Amino acid sequence: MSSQIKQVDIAIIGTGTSGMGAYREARKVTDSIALIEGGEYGTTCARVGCMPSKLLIAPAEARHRAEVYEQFGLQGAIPEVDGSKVMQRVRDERDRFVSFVNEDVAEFDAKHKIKAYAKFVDDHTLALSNGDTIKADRIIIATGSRHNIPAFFNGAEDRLITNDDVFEWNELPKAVAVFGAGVIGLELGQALHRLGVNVHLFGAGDSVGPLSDPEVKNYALKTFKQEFSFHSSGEVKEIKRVNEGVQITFKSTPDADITIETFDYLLAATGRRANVDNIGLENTNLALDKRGVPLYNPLSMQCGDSHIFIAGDANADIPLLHEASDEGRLAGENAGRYPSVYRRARKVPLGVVFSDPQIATVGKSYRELDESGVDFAIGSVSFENQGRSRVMLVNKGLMRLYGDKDTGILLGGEMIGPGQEHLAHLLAWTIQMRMTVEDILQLPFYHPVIEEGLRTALRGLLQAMGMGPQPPLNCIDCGPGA
Ligand SMILES: Cc1cc2nc3c(=O)[nH]c(=O)nc-3n(C[C@H](O)[C@H](O)[C@H](O)COP(=O)(O)OP(=O)(O)OC[C@H]3O[C@@H](n4cnc5c(N)ncnc54)[C@H](O)[C@@H]3O)c2cc1C
Ligand SMILES: NC(=O)c1ccc[n+]([C@@H]2O[C@H](COP(=O)([O-])OP(=O)(O)OC[C@H]3O[C@@H](n4cnc5c(N)ncnc54)[C@H](O)[C@@H]3O)[C@@H](O)[C@H]2O)c1
Repeated sequence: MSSQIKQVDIAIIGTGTSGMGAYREARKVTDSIALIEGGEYGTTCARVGCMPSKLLIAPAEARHRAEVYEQFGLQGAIPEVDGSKVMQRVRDERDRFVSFVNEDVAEFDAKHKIKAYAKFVDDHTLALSNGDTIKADRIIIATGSRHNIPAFFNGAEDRLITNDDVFEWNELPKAVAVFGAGVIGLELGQALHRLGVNVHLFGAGDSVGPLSDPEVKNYALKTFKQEFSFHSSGEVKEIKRVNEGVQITFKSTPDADITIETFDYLLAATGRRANVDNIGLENTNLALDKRGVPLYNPLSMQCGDSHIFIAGDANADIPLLHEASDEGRLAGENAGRYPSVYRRARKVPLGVVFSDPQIATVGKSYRELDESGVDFAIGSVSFENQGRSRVMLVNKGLMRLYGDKDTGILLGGEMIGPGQEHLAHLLAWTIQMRMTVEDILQLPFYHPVIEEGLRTALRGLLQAMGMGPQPPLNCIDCGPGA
């Protein structure tokens, strides 16, 4: 068949979370849409991201939990890990989640959907990998991101893998070297370790997840190092494919002796890069930043004052699912109303790492505040003696909250500890409502709950801002171990 040229009001490049959100909004104002997908439908989140990673973490946590039962006085064997069944469930449930996304895509109008990779030829024209051409009044870039793998890892040859490969395993391997102590490395590395895989986690510069608060970061480093081999500031000398797998020659710390270990795989979790380097942006008039990402307004998703919008991981700013979804809808809404574009306030930053203990960041980070010159105070709580946490034997963690000394408003926090996915939401909601620490302390706190630890940090913060008394040492009136 000869190649075709199609004219549409709105073209959306990418049918992941942000592209689908954009489509739903665009669909409200026009029936002239090209929704383009080069890879598989199903979204990164459901296929190889949020969902399969949490499916792997769940059995790992269940097994690990059994190890503390003895401390409760409960005797009995710790369950054996059946790697094949664990991975079967990961894949089955993953497929179920993907099927829900695919059902949604199937509902989209067939005449809008195009299976091909798109590339800009000029500001209004896209060349498709199937030979066709799309001419569009407005265009949304929603192309997501991909793994960023240092060339140094190529020594692992066919044993170099990413998270995409992990979720296809039929069995658990014996040993894996995980590179990158960011979000993916921590989540997958710890889960594999807890499922009986010999894991070594190789970090860089003592960084751990998204943490910037030195005290919380040090607590996290100490905690994870107590559990598994974590070389947070190691030096890797050589990565070599050998008969048995991948041989890694490294120093665990700059002063340590050389160690040589062999692993089945090298799992690269060293960050992701936006899919904007391969879509012909050089053929457009868009101004790019030094990473090659178009300059855009994060309140409208508009690139400059052009008819092009960018959403989700593609803009490399906040590569998280809920942000991709919000950004996609905003880009779709504004592409629909262009040239009259609206700005929308963004939600308070919120990030959760599903490690154990969980790590969370909310609002302004320690680094941002430190560099901004804002006069801020810090309140903290250790979860080691927190009542409910001790009862449940989950008493590990440290939370640090930041407040504005002039206004008493809660600004943000960084934390590691039990149930932080929930505490972080409470904090994000109160920050978004611009509540003062004093007002938050008027809200109800039950007893005995982990939220009482949050209250201790808030009380300390109120005092540190010079706006409240020294919190009582053991606060017996508010419940023992609060
Ligand atoms: C292992 C892992 C775990 C994660 N866990 C979490 C989590 O727990 N919580 C959380 O909030 N976030 C998590 N994330 C991040 C989250 O998955 C992403 O932020 C989100 O999926 C991004 O959505 P998106 O729409 O920008 O991109 P995607 O869903 O990747 O969609 C982009 C689409 O564009 C297509 N495409 C690319 N280039 C072209 C082209 N030229 N032409 C046509 N189509 C193209 C791609 O094939 C893809 O389908 C995780 C990510 C990973 C990798
Ligand atoms: N729970 C969640 O919300 C969740 C889970 C997984 C992924 N994600 C998203 O996916 C994105 C990508 O995750 P990621 O973990 O790949 O990236 P990341 O940016 O979180 O971490 C990458 C880490 O790799 C380290 N690194 C880089 N080069 C290295 C090298 N040569 N050797 C050792 N370490 C090296 C960096 O210092 C950094 O700590 C995250 O930013 C996050 O937005 C979110």
